[in-house]
Amino acid sequence: MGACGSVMQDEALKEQARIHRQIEKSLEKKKSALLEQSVLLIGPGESGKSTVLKQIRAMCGGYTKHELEEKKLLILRNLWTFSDMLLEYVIKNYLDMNETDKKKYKVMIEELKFCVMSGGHMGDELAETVKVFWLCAPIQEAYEKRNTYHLTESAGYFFENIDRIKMPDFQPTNQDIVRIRVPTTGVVTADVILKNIKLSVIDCGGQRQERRKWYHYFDDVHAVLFVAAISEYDQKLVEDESVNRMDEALNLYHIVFNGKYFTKAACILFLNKIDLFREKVKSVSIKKFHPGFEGANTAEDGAKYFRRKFRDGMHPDFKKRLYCHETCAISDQVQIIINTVIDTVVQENLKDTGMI
Ligand SMILES: Nc1nc2c(ncn2[C@@H]2O[C@H](COP(=O)(O)OP(=O)(O)OP(=O)(O)O)[C@@H](O)[C@H]2O)c(=O)[nH]1
Ligand SMILES: [Mg+2]
Repeated sequence: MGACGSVMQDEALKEQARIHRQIEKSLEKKKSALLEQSVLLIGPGESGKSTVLKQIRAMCGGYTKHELEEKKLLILRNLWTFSDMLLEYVIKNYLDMNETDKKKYKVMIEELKFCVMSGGHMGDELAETVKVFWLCAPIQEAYEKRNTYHLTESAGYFFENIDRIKMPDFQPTNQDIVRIRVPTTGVVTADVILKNIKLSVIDCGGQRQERRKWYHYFDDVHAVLFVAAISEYDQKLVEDESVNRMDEALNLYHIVFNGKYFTKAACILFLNKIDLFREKVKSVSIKKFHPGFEGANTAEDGAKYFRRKFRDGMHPDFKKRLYCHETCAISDQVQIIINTVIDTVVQENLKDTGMI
């Protein structure tokens, strides 16, 4: 080939490279415009939706100083309400506590309330009383029965950490924050940047009176994450004492995934509180509360059974699109699963738009 031919080939190659760069650039542009993803968190009350959101916040750098101060107060508020619930159970059920102690602990609860109201800290004297209260036999007995009157699992964690919480310079850790219990009312939206994605997480209140607000978000989200607490198979709803929490979760799930809504969104199911489930199956029969269960009373057989129950009643279009994970939302390990979920959501949406 002569000099002229080789110059022409160089030019052609340069042009090809330029076009390639242009395509890459426009693809990148399209992709980054796409990488605004929204995830809707739904499921029954107390299943762990807000805890998942807290883990996402932790993955994005955590909290401001002001937010940490707010969390500190929420921890004190939790200690106040948990103490109140425990003492009320003791009194209502005539557990063995003398009148002097009852009076002393009523004063303690008032002092905790005052701490919350005045934004202060506990101090040594109050903290010591709370410790004695927590360790006394009738309160321990009331804690054992916690599932019967909706005392949240996290109560024990905060009482056991009083020595740290009482300090004036106490800084809540991520583990403290994920244990806080505040029922969500309405809808809380958090916009975060995670893995180069603008993620809008919509956290809905899960109790019955909150659910009508969910519907407004059904059309527009890229993914829906349904959180069900697998450990609650023996518990009753806070809103209706005649309904089993697992039955409520299954009903709700099948209403949501009936084929009408979320026709394009990625569908994810978290069978959450797997840590509590593993402990509970050692002493609480699954069959007693779910007569259809025929397996051994183990975490493995139980989880397989409930996983199938969620899948079985689902509209066929959704079955093949469902991603199911067993999770413990209070463990930082869940952040690995959240990462996988986000990758899945992005992949699904890029596939839908023909980008990959
Ligand atoms: N042990 C354990 N506790 C959990 C887990 N996930 C959440 N929790 C605790 O369960 C309680 C309820 O969690 P939330 O995240 O507030 O529940 P929610 O689904 O947002 O509840 P609503 O806002 O009422 O709908 C909190 O005290 C959490 O610390 C888990 O996997 N294991
Ligand atoms: Mg919530």
